[in-house]
Amino acid sequence: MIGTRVLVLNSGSSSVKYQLLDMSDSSRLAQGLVERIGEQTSRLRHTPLATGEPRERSGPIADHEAALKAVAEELAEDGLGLDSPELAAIGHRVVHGGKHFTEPTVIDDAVLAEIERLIPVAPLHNPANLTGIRTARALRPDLPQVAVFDTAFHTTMPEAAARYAIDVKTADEHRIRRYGFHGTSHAYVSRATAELLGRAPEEVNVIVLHLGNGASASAVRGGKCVDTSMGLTPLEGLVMGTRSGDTDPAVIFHLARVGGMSTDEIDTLLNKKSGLIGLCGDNDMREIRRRVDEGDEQAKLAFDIYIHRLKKYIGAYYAVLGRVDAVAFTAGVGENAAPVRAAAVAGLETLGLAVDDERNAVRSDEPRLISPAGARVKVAVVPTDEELEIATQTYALVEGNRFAAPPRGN
Ligand SMILES: Nc1ncnc2c1ncn2[C@@H]1O[C@H](COP(=O)(O)OP(=O)(O)O)[C@@H](O)[C@H]1O
Ligand SMILES: CC(=O)OP(=O)(O)O
Ligand SMILES: [Mg+2]
Repeated sequence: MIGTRVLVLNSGSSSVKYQLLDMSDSSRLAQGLVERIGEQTSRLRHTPLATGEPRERSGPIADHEAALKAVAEELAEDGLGLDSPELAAIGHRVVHGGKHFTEPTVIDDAVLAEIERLIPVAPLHNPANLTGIRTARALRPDLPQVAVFDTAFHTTMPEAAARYAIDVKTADEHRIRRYGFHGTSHAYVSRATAELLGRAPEEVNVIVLHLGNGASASAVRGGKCVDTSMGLTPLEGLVMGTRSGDTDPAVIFHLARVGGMSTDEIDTLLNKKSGLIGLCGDNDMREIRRRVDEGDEQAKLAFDIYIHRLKKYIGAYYAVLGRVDAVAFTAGVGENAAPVRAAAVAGLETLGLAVDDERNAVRSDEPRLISPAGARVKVAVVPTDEELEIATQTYALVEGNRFAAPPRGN
């Protein structure tokens, strides 16, 4: 008998988010987060869903290996240990899969080498993803480990959307093109939006706005991505918590030539010290809204720049799709910040887009419509669930492999 449990790991540079799911009914058994790995003040917060009572550990956790061992101990305490025969696979979020990986993939040494080769185009994300995979493999070498790529959903983008208008030879030599990220979320949310509308994904055109700390928009036609706002790296597109999103690339030459900054300094500036935090000193939308409500001008300007960019992308993807059935807001900001949703579609009534204030004010974890009754284009809040999507794809792959015919020649 093979188990039905899947452990999902989302390994960041200094954190690991995890969930253990039972895929016989897609239920969650446990979830948690290890933060500030490598510091003296690391923290593990673990919640077994049977009790719903979170447990916390604090004190130094040196590296990802120690973090995963601590997670394994917490799970074991709930009778959900990683040595259990119930565990069928471990699913890993991998941010950059390049052009090569269009599907979830069972990890072997060749797959690891390819993820490693992509580090130069995902320096903030892929190294941490790799560490998570290596650690999990060492812990359970017998278990299938599956990589689910942020980029995979976007590989259907037509060349016209995926290519930059730069010299083709140079671009090809350095694999410069638009890959897009948050694909697991865009896939899940576009499907869930079709479901909310009571229609098949193949019939529906959706603009998905994934607004977390990182943020991206996508245009999804009949279930397939045709454009997305992130590019070669997760820096392009919307204004984010700490990333600038779109800028004139000449800003970089200017900072180097006139500002005397190194490329590493500029990288840090645009990825970590820009966006909302660079504009007003806060990257949490709750705090920004609180300041706006108190009349803080700097926070108001940051909010306005954020909304202006978002509105531009809604308009752009409306034009890309031609016909839009729904605009779906998701992730931390999209799911929770009613003022962001209202402001993003304000003034777009001629495009058939509007928000009903009463519906928009409702707080809920369920997918819901916030457009007025009978609206031509539906506006929706659709909570994302990247972990469930990763677990679903991971489990489908290992289940499928189990029943697949042996390779020819055997
Ligand atoms: N109630 C809320 N109101 C406004 N913004 C919120 C609320 N709750 C969370 N957020 C925003 O969501 C962000 C985190 O989103 P999330 O999708 O969890 O991001 P990530 O996965 O990138 O860490 C926070 O930085 C905060 O700005
Ligand atoms: C790709 C990306 O931006 O991911 P995150 O939002 O988790 O930083
Ligand atoms: Mg997220």
